[in-house]
Amino acid sequence: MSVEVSWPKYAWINGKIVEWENAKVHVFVHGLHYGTGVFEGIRGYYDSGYIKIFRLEDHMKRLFNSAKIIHIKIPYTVHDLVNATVELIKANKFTKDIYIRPIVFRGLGSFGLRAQNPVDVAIIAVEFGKYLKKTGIRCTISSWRKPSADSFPVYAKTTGIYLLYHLASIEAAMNGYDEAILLDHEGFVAEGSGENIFIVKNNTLITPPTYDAILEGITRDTVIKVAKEDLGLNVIERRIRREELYTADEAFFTGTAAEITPIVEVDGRTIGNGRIGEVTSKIMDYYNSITLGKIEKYRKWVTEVR
Ligand SMILES: CCC[C@H](NCc1c(COP(=O)(O)O)cnc(C)c1O)C(=O)O
Repeated sequence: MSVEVSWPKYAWINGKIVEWENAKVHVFVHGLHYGTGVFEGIRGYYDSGYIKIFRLEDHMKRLFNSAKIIHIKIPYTVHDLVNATVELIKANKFTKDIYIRPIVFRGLGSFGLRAQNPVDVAIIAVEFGKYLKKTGIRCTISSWRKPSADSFPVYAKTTGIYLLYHLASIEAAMNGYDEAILLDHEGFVAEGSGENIFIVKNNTLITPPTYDAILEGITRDTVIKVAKEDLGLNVIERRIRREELYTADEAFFTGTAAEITPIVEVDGRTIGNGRIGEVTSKIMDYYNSITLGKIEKYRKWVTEVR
């Protein structure tokens, strides 16, 4: 789905907060040509007069892990980037929900494929509402497959792999669907083009395991934890066959942008009764409360920017 954004006043790049229009790099940066970069997607919710960022430190830690996997050493610490994000959000004085995009990529230097050029680091935050319809979406199995974890980095959130998700997402839209679901190289369900996936069967949550070709999602982690500890739900991490999607009682995506998005149809098969299921609805409500810091035990996940 296309996403409308309005640009803010400031961005952060290589250690400085700069005017939005000055947050630029040269067209010859290595990362633009070869996908040699990593990034994160983080949400900030505008509530009670200030922004509440959800699991900021966890996202930044994943950014550093992603960078390490592709030989990039980020010239800052996790806390440098956490603090830079807070300062950037303060400077922009947001009064709506936002989406924060830290990105790290090989910059200007040699254009040789193996060149380990100096690294550029930027943090962008823009106003951002809902990503997918919360009333339930129609999905289709993509003709594109997730690469096996031994043929391409799948744990690292690299810029380069998002060409695959770009193609899968366009293909779904061209065929009249809201989102794509990708299978892995063996035909098991992997994830959406920008989300992890769960099905509900007899009040049990089932989701692909992290040792398979999926991004280890932070929203996925949140849902598994609260489902077990707070909502009294069983959670099984195992492979899901394609047909199980069709016969699931409920299904939903999880992701920073997607949050908890109900899936009501897959390849023309109605999921459950075609409406948001009871378990999905309970998880949506609870997730919303957690992100706003309203559940005491999870307030540690919320960074308030006052
Ligand atoms: C364009 C990328 C958008 C990005 N997608 C996040 C994402 C997820 C969910 O991970 P998390 O719960 O940690 O967000 C799973 N799988 C993929 C391929 C993703 O791109 C997001 O910000 O939601």
